[in-house]
Amino acid sequence: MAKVLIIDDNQPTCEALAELVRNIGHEGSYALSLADGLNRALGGDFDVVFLDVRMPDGNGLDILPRLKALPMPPEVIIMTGLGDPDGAELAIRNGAWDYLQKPLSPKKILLPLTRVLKYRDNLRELTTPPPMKRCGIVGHSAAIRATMDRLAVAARGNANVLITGETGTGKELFARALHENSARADRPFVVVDCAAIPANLLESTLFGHVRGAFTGADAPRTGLVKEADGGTLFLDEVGELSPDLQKKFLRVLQEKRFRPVGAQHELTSDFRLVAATNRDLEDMSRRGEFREDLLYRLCSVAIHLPPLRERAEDIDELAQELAARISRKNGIAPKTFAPDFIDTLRAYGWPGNIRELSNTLESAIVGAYFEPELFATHLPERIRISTLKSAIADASAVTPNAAAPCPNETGNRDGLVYGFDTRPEHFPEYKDFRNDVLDAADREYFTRLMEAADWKVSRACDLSGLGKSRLYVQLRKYGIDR
Ligand SMILES: Nc1ncnc2c1ncn2[C@@H]1O[C@H](COP(=O)(O)OP(=O)(O)OP(=O)(O)O)[C@@H](O)[C@H]1O
Repeated sequence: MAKVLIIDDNQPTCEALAELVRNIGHEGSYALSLADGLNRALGGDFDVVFLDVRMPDGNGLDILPRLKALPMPPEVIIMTGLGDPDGAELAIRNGAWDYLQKPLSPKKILLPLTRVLKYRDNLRELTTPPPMKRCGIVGHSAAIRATMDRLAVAARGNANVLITGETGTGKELFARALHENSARADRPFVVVDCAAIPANLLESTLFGHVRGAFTGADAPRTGLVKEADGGTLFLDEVGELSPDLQKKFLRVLQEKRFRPVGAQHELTSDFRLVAATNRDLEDMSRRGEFREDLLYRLCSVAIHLPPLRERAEDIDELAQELAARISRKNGIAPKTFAPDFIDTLRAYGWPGNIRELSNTLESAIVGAYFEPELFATHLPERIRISTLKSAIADASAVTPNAAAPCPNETGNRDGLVYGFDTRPEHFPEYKDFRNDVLDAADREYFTRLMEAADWKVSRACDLSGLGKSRLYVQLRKYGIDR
């Protein structure tokens, strides 16, 4: 019997859903607030959580990462009354199982519920898997843990896998980890970079050729598809395959047979395919640039790697681990990070993801050579400028005059960065944050005004353009006196 929790502020909806769950033989309970729901979920060992987005005490999507970070995370089905494609995307990327739009009917609920329960059953049936070898993958954010879980499940099967993600997110690293954790681990892992091999050589590189098949084919060559026999073929940048090769490759996937260029006979190869791309293959397929039938073959299992900016909580761990690896590789003593160095790493958007982070660390470490500590000044100018610009843009969104130095809430006068506790349980509401920042800015303004006016009220009125009574109100409000 599975345990299902419903978190929704509408009691009749909760009761109807719980009833539905009980009718199909499972245990259904509900919570009418986000806080109560989270408490129950944290202590309740649930298989499935139905989670409403708009709750009186917050947004349901905000607790999704905490649910998915549980040691035995439940599957989460998001429910919402508002059509919000971005919210749906965010939910799925944070590990939600499905996203349902209200109004809900029993049929609309039962379909995903039955599927998710079947999936949980399958998971339970599997004997405890051997611990997943990480193969160098760093990071423990909820997004990475959800990805590792998918990887572990995929590694146990033999289905084709499509790994998507922006450049530098680790597609090849994850593909290797999939292979290393699979039953094919002691057979070859063969990489084909479809973007790096000239189009006219790709066919013979993949399928091989016989001697004399074309000008320059002085000797026969075994193709990479054959080399991957018994192992895994990793087709990187699969979106770059020409229409002709897409057609040929589809046949290979269907029949596991192929003909080397110029050969009379076909060969066979038992390989498992893992493909990767940073392109949107569905969009390419809609535009007629990628065969739909091949796309469906490729993505029996789809694994999406989140960009680094969506899992910034991994940056510290990644930076420490990558820096240690780089120092070892270059024979340089390990270096420590000054606060401004790590703050800049955290604040930057990393469009080139982990590859960019790694390259940046390498140039900082090598550049600092004998210096024991890395400061922001060791980072490239473009990164420092970019983080500074975003800080200024953020500050001007909340202060009337962001160009002027303002105190942060801890009273520093270095301006621009407002220190506050970013842990989810302490994260301030926007209204409170804004009031604090504006109060701090006002206090700073009137203190400096009085200093500049040498504590003469009429001079302060001239400088500020305020009348005496308004000025006195402010001085009293902030307790400013000589
Ligand atoms: N989670 C991670 N932990 C440690 N290193 C990582 C991680 N993700 C990526 N890397 C490192 O970042 C670099 C880029 O990774 P990789 O080549 O796998 O990315 P990719 O997504 O295949 O990039 P591209 O699309 O440009 O081919 C590699 O050096 C890889 O080892």
